[in-house]
Amino acid sequence: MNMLTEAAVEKALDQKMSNVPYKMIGQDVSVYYGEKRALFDVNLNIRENTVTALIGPSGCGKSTFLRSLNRMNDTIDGCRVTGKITLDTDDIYDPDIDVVELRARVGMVFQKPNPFPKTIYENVSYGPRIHGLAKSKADLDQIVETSLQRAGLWNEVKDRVHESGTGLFGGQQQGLCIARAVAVSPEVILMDEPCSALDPIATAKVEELIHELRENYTIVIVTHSMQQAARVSQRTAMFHLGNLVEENDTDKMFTNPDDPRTQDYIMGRFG
Ligand SMILES: Nc1ncnc2c1ncn2[C@@H]1O[C@H](COP(=O)(O)OP(=O)(O)OP(=O)(O)O)[C@@H](O)[C@H]1O
Repeated sequence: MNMLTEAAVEKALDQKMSNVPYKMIGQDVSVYYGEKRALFDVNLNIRENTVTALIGPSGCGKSTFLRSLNRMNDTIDGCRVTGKITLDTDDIYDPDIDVVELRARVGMVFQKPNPFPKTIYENVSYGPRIHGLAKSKADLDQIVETSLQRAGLWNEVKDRVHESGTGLFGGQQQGLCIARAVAVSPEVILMDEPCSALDPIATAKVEELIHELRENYTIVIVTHSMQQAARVSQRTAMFHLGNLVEENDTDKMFTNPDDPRTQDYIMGRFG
């Protein structure tokens, strides 16, 4: 009998990466902060139900690219984006796009856990309420429970959902922020160094969660840690000085990259 081990199945899935459809397409994306140009004609596509890691030395434009995927750069004075980014078939910079709705479809989890100073329940239910996703209190309760389950937090907090979200530990607070992002049924979740404020145990938990979330969501994560990129992602994109250097299967990126700058960065020669 031909028994495939879990590792072999993962490998086979990875080898099929090139067949995975694109959820988002970034074409000639450039970003300027006033006179300063932070990204140079980046062509990077994001594959569906895949974790894509953005790596590269400090200031290379990882967060800038991430923020351009749900127009968070719009909130920065003097910031300008050129090029084209699509989500499925929608041009997200089309003036007719509803940005609030876009940010529900493309949610975001930040570096520092930032729960509202409200209860756990209110943190998770706020988004579904303003987006009209629940018809009744029972619906809302269900969304809160499912979101906390998906964020791996339900068992820990089910008896205290009406207590303050800011009273949770750091790792649990980040779990709450992930539950909050999940609650509005996003298609894509952007994570900007989601573990940098967490201890190693909480980091391991969030990484495990990212692995599970991939089943239902497309994930893009900025990370300073190459080990983390290697652990959680199937695709990796390497930036340097505002340019996309290389995008590849994570396995290949960390063993046999195409660009010498990727090799140098991975070997710790700069950054
Ligand atoms: N709000 C801003 N105003 C002006 N310049 C900015 C702003 N945000 C970023 N930049 C500049 O744009 C460039 C890219 O920054 P960005 O934060 O995207 O890089 P990064 O790779 O995410 O860096 P890090 O790993 O340090 O977070 C840098 O030169 C940075 O100084």
